[in-house]
Amino acid sequence: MSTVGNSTNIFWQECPVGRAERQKLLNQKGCVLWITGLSGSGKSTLACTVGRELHSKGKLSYILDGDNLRHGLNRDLGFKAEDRTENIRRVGEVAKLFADAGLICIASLISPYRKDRDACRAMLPDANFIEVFMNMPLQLCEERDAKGLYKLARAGKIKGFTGIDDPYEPPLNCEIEIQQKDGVCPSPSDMAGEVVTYLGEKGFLQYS
Ligand SMILES: Nc1ncnc2c1ncn2[C@@H]1O[C@H](COP(=O)(O)OS(=O)(=O)O)[C@@H](OP(=O)(O)O)[C@H]1O
Ligand SMILES: Nc1ncnc2c1ncn2[C@@H]1O[C@H](COP(=O)(O)OP(=O)(O)O)[C@@H](O)[C@H]1O
Repeated sequence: MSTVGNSTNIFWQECPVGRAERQKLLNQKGCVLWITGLSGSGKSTLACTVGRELHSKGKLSYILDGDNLRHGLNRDLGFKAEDRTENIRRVGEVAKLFADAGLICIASLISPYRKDRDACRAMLPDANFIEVFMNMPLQLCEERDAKGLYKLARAGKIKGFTGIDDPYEPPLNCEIEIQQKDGVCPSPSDMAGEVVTYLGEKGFLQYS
């Protein structure tokens, strides 16, 4: 049973070095890039390509990948609705810490429910939460089936698989939408370029 919000007699401890000083040190601004989309839509590919490009520009980022976090922090959670909600809540809280540390935190999770993503957005000052929607057709994701999970889901061997027998709620107001052009998916480098350009234009890649 959840004990979230049950602590009493707790106080906020101020720390001597603040967010602004960390950001100045890093010459960047902390934020959360939240990449959402179906399994196989390219979330991890985009996260890794953006991470590499930022690194080559001397900018510090860190990837929170849903699959990876389920090996540790979220190993007690499955895929029923309340588990997914708790998964997203925890990752939102961790992402907020990374942003406060001054990093560009790249969270890559299916995060299928709009209210859960919006709850993460509400944890951060609005402009510091950048929602990136991998708007790829289910058919493409299923054709890719990099992990063979769609095949298992279609065969009824995985129950509650997003897009097959579990819902995905697309964002209504995301900052960036990646989609096919003339039926062709942009290359990883083009997708990442769009995201990094956005970060640059919004001033996240410098401090002042
Ligand atoms: N039932 C079901 N539905 C969706 N996905 C499933 C499921 N079971 C296992 N997987 C694998 O788990 C990865 C998604 O984990 P997430 O933490 O991103 O999911 S969620 O945000 O809590 O919905 C997802 O990874 P990606 O393919 O990278 O999206 C799958 O590999
Ligand atoms: N822009 C792209 N162009 C071509 N193939 C891609 C692209 N993005 C991802 N892929 C391929 O699609 C598959 C699924 O990508 P992945 O990043 O693992 O998706 P997700 O993290 O959303 O499950 C992988 O085999 C990957 O190489």
